[in-house]
Amino acid sequence: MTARIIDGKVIAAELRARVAEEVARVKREHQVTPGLAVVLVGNDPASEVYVRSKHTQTQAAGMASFEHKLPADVAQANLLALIEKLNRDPTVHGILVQLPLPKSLHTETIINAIDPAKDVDGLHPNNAGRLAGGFAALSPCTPLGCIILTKSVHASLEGMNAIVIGRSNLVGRPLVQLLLNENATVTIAHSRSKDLPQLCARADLVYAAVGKPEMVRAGWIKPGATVIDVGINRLPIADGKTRLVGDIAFKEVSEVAGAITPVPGGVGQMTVACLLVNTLRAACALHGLPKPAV
Ligand SMILES: Nc1nc(=O)c2c([nH]1)NC[C@@H]1CN(c3ccc(C(=O)N[C@@H](CCC(=O)O)C(=O)O)cc3)C=[N+]21
Repeated sequence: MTARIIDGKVIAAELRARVAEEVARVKREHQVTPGLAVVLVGNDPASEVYVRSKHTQTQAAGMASFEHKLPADVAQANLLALIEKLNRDPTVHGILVQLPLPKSLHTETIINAIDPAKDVDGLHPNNAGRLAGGFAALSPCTPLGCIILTKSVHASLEGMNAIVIGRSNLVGRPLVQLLLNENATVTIAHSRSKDLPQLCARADLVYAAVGKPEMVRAGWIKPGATVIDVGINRLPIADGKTRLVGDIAFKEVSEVAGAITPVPGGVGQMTVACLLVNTLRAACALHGLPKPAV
């Protein structure tokens, strides 16, 4: 069998187009322009690429984009002061602080300072707790993207066996909660799990979010399963260049799986599109408008 390729580029473009329509409507009917502020500390080249693409796509959707670049040695008090300013700024509806932060900064303190109503990353404990409790919340973008990609294959996830490999705050844990909300049966696996290949073999839905290049092998996968690759690993190739690979051994797994996401062109594309969705939702909520259609 050869797996169907789940095209994140196409699905993300469709989602962005729907966001752009809703942004145009909210501007026209309510004179509100959703605005996203992205804070980048330091100059990690990979982070700069993501921030650039967030900026371009935010503007393309008709939203306001505010970029704040701070030096790697910024004092924590200054970063907190910027977040306070963005919390109070009525033109800003979403705040994203690009992670990871330099070691000199205390990530938890920084995230906790973001107004939960503007926390479009869904990382504030208020949102994480609401999601875990099954209440309405701003949810992290990458997990939201994973669910949308899965639903492009399966209309309903009810009763399906899902395995999430990885338990990070940014991806694994919130993805588990979203899958539970879809009535899937969820196994949470991680670096200390025993018999990972056997755990995977039962799964109809496999999510790999560990950051280990091509860790998940063909022999682990139930024939016909849907496989979603959240990994973004840069492997060095010739003359200082790098190649992007996921956490799934794509070539061999695509011969067993029913459907699979590529890297690049899969989950990464959805992450930025879902950030736009969250910014639109936050803007509507902050202005007391009805929930948008996306
Ligand atoms: N507070 C915070 N929130 C995040 O959501 C967040 C973050 N920090 N730090 C870094 C990670 C990573 N991330 C990606 C976004 C887009 C692509 C993406 O568009 N990837 C393209 C390819 C990009 C390339 O070629 O490098 C693709 O997969 O097709 C990937 C990864 C968001 N993250």
